Amino acid sequence: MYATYPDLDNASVFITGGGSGIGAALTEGFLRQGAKVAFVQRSDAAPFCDEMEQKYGRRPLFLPCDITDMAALKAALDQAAEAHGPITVLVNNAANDKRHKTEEVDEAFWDWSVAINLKAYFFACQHVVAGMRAAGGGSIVNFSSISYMMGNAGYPVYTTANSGINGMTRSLAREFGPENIRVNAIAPGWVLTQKQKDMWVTPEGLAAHIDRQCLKVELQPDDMVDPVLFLASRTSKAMTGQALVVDGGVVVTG
Ligand SMILES: NC(=O)C1=CN([C@@H]2O[C@H](COP(=O)(O)OP(=O)(O)OC[C@H]3O[C@@H](n4cnc5c(N)ncnc54)[C@H](O)[C@@H]3O)[C@@H](O)[C@H]2O)C=CC1
Ligand SMILES: O=C(O)C(=O)C[C@H](O)C(=O)CO
Repeated sequence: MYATYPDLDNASVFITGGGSGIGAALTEGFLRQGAKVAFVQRSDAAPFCDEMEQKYGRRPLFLPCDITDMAALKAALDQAAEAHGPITVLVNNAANDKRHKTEEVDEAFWDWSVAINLKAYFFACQHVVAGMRAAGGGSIVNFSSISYMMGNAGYPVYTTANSGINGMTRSLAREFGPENIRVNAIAPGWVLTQKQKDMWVTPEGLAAHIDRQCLKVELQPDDMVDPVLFLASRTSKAMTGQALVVDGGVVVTG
């Protein structure tokens, strides 16, 4: 059963990384609302778009793009706005949580990780603001993570970026609030995408994590959809500058 957000019908929505993992669930969630969805990712998404078109009679606009290339990202945002009208919902979702140790990080790795996990977020926000202003407002949803709140080791550049996303979200909310442009973050807990299962989940690690959740369930990509739709829609019209934690109630201790 899914909620309906009437103002998302026909909305021009742009999602980074919208063809797999949580992003694919978001693309489907927005299509279900009748939105016009454009998304970027590096890998091919044609089969996913075929499936979405069959299910919803509306094909998402897939724009192949590496978001570490800011010119390409901005060009994709422009192409989406040309096809669907000014982007009024931006979801910065694409990220990479590749594991690493502090002592192994060189400047090239730092630059690559920050480019995906923070820089692309900032410049996507910057680039959509003019269109949102012209449209009378908009909503930006930035994916962060509880990883830094938990003080997780194993991916320090990623956690640094996630913490930065929340700081950036608060500052941009202040800057663009007077123009009715809302900026919120969402901080998921451990969401069992296929990639997480293939790369990082172990039975022991998952059991220990669920032990820390109040809700004893494995979070799925679909669990992120309604919180994002809520932040994107006018349902949350009095909310900005916030980080919505959707993690099954992880008990964060020092
Ligand atoms: N899955 C989880 O447990 C958690 C995820 N998150 C956040 O949720 C968001 C989505 O995560 P997942 O779905 O798990 O990730 P994922 O790795 O399954 O999917 C990420 C998407 O971003 C795209 N992408 C990655 N690098 C790109 C690049 N350079 N250029 C263009 N596209 C690129 C990928 O193609 C993919 O579509 C991320 O922001 C992540 O930090 C936060 C906490 C936990
Ligand atoms: O951002 C992430 O990726 C996560 O936060 C994943 C899980 O929360 C995790 O790594 C749990 O230990």
